[in-house]
Amino acid sequence: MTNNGPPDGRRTDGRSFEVDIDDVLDDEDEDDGDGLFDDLLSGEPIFENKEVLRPSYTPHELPHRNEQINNMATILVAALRGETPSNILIYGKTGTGKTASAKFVSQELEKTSRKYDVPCEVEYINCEVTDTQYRVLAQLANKFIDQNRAYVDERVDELEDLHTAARDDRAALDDTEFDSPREVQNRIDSRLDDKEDMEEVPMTGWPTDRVYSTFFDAVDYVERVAVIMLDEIDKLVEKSGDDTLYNLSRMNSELDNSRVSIIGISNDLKFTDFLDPRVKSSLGEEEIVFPPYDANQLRDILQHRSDTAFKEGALSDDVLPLCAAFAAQEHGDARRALDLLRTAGELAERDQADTVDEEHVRHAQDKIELDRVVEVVRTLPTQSKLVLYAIMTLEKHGVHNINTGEVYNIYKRLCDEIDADVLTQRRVTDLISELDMLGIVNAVVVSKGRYGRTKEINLSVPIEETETVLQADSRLGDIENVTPFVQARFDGDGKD
Ligand SMILES: Nc1ncnc2c1ncn2[C@@H]1O[C@H](COP(=O)(O)OP(=O)(O)OP(=O)(O)O)[C@@H](O)[C@H]1O
Repeated sequence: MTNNGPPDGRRTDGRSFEVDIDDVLDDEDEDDGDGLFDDLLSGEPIFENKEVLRPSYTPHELPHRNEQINNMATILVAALRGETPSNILIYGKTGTGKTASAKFVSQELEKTSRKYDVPCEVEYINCEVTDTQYRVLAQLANKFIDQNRAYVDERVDELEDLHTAARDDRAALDDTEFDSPREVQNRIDSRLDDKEDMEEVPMTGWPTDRVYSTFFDAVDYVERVAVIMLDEIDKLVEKSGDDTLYNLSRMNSELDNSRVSIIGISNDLKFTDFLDPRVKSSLGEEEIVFPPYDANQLRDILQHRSDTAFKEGALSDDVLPLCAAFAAQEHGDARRALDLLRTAGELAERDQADTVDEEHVRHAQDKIELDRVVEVVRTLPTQSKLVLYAIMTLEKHGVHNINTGEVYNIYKRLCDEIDADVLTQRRVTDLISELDMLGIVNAVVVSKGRYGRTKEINLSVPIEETETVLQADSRLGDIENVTPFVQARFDGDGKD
């Protein structure tokens, strides 16, 4: 249709993209094909539409989640009948499709509510980002205030039409609640006054009571069922207790026009142990569990997505089964499986290969694992970083099967170097166990016969990357050369 139009930049059609760029280069009289990007553009593209593999993409189909989706729909259909749906708690490990399924059901719910003109809205909040009572209530209040303003505008438009019609002919008011154009005008004025009073909640500064009452009034301004979806609800409880949930769950007894129902999503099965029993029973009226996917299910999910994500014939036969098998080994995480497939495709593209094959998947698995480690190490607290620095330094000097005393000695020297507090050896032992749990070191207890038992510690991640990440920390970057004191302890043992 738009042959002459500018390239839209989307990679849904690699060919037309390529042609457009060539045109541009020709126009500018460039050399034939040895610019920086020419090589990269010349290969057959692997991807048809890579966006489909990104976490932000919402799939239209969610294989192997029919049961959970139907359960949710059966509970939420009450909203379309004008009743209050039960609150729902959704549990399951990360990447099991909880958010994707809940969002899919909400979209369908809103779509149907528009079709039958039943007022029902779903508000989504990610509690990892919005993690205090103030922020949750403020965000909700402002969303409802926006909707109320739009509602007032629509009503005022309708009333103004009626007002004009009634001034020409009184009969226009026959089937309405108004007896005169004056009454219509009064109603218009009162709606506009309401709109004037709808003050948005600032992101800080108000007393919580005021935020709550503003939210309450905003929800109750029109008749509707409001479904509030709190994703990562455990983070909210962890950070700021259960007050928000307590307030939300008892609202219905006080609301006049509207009804509120809550969907909580969590990957921590135990978080309800910390809730007030009243909140716990109200929130958990219905519980839906999302089990991990097995390798076959992951393969189906990948198959669905890869059909639109990749060019035909770009995947060799063993790619999908291998991605599925790797992700199933983790804990049946679809996000991990999709990441793996996307990264494998990107690596193939970088190699300018015609197809993605097994080797790219294995490479991608290593790369993702390394990225994870780098991220975990980067976000460790300083004391853990110092302990890890000590272990890494010893390994770097050829010391393996390190014991806690050795780590502690180097750790103390490092603390001196950067003026950090020195923790007790017992605390350092705990930090080593935490590093072990994170998979960064491997610490095994070995028996030394009559000398008792000791821990043997080894680094389980590559030294070079670990060192780079640790040194990128501004405090640890100050550590000068630690070789002399390592060598003093292990004389002759640790020459590089
Ligand atoms: N059955 C499925 N079919 C297609 N894609 C899926 C399916 N299940 C999960 N996904 C995809 O996997 C990724 C992770 O899913 P989602 O965010 O829903 O997981 P989650 O259970 O909410 O995880 P978390 O607890 O970490 O938030 C998303 O990109 C989602 O689209």
